[in-house]
Amino acid sequence: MSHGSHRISSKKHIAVLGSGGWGSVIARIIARNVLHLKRFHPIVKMYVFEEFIDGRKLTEIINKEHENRKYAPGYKFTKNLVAVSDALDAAKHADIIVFVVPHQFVDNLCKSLAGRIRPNAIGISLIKGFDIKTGGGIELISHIISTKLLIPCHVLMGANIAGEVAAEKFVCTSTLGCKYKARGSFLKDLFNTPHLKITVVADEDTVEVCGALKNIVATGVGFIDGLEENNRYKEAVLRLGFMEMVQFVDVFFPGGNISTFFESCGIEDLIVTSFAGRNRKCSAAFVKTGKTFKELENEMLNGQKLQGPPTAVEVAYMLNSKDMTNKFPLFTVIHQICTGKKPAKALLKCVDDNIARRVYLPKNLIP
Ligand SMILES: NC(=O)C1=CN([C@@H]2O[C@H](COP(=O)(O)OP(=O)(O)OC[C@H]3O[C@@H](n4cnc5c(N)ncnc54)[C@H](O)[C@@H]3O)[C@@H](O)[C@H]2O)C=CC1
Ligand SMILES: O=C(CO)COP(=O)(O)O
Repeated sequence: MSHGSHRISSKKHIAVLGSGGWGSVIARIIARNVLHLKRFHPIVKMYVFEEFIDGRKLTEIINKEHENRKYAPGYKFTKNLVAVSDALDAAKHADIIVFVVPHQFVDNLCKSLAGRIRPNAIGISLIKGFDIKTGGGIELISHIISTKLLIPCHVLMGANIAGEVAAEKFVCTSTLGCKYKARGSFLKDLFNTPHLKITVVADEDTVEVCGALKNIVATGVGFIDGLEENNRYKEAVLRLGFMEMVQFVDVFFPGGNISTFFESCGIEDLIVTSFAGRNRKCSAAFVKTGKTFKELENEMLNGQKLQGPPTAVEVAYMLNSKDMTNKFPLFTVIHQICTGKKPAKALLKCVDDNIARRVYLPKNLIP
């Protein structure tokens, strides 16, 4: 099998940009799938942010031992997965580019690719978070990718904890947001396995916004855990948080479907992240130890990155600039706690003040 850049007929070349916990697990799935899907090229290139592990390059370890010993230990890749330390090397000949770096690195990644990838490539983003726009707004990561690289970019978000998906002890689902039906079912095959069932919806923006916002709510659930408070508070944070997610999409990303919130990317991802995610774990420790999120990320996550606290900053930036913080009290107080402006107990008061809030009825979402 050649690892070179020459093309085999019209088989689609795949690149996965990112090799953290989720990046490695999803690249492993794709590399396995393309071996039996004839329309895809059998070599999958994965961009690895280069690091040294015991004096050896991570790319070298992955290519020799077929395992990402740092971010997905114990899970072997098939030999058709090739790790490269240069994102452009991975992406320049790709027809389908899977973006799966932590959202804080998207801008730099796009800079390294702009104008140098195939003009008819298709992107698919698994990245949860937003980008801050000058002038008070926020932008979806898939839109940033689309705008900077001049390619369409669809999304895949769902209730997927990387280690659980890799272990294949039970069946998980994930939601592919793709507004083109035929393309959606084409892309679905890359990710679908007997243990990861992909459903496709056309409502791309709602899928992506759900994926980003649930990390803020999960951060709030972690604060309740850290405070060792009654489960009643946790349930209320989940309910109020879910309502703010619906309201946020209704106000800022109108035109989506209310049903999308009941897909894997919505309520299910919110629940799984709030129970089993890194955001929850680190925000509980934030309350218990008094350390900063940066310190906790370094101490607890072995190179993995938190998405909830920076997403809270991005959302607060927009709510502040639009003078709408009072309409999103939960997102607002979680941001204030993350940034040290308020103590964690302020979340309890926020819940008490809003517990009787009536159901938010969307005005701009359709069934
Ligand atoms: N881990 C999970 O269970 C899931 C994660 N996601 C999302 O996937 C995206 C990627 O997350 P993970 O794969 O979990 O990553 P991760 O948080 O496990 O790992 C961090 C990654 O960032 C890389 N990195 C560090 N500094 C960098 C830099 N300056 N430039 C580029 N890369 C750098 C590290 O080498 C590593 O590959 C995130 O948006 C996350 O929310 C989505 C679903 C599940
Ligand atoms: O996005 C995730 C689950 O779908 C992962 O959540 P954490 O980043 O909190 O681990």
